[in-house]
Amino acid sequence: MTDTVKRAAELLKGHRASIDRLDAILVYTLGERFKHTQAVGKLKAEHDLPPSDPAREAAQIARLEDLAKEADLDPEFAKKFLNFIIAEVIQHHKQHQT
Ligand SMILES: C=C(O[C@@H]1C=C(C(=O)O)C=C[C@H]1O)C(=O)O
Repeated sequence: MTDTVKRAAELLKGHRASIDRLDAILVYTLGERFKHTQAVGKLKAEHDLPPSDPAREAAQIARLEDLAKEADLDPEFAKKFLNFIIAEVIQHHKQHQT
């Protein structure tokens, strides 16, 4: 193995270690988010509120797009990602209501 290849292998290992730590943060963050959304789902079911709140979602999407731009993240990707999570949350909320 040449020095250049060894150096590249070291850099790759370092990046992958960071990626693994960041993936753990994402999983724990999502776990915490779903705990709160489950509590919201129970509250909504108890008080006959609809599972989805389009006005709240629109405000969250607008905020996330601004945050994504600040963070050098593709705002379209951020929007798709949040919509994906919200769709799952709404399914959970519907289950609370049945
Ligand atoms: C969690 C809520 O319920 C739904 C899910 C949302 C979310 O996951 O952020 C946002 C709005 C609602 O459509 C809420 O109303 O706050």
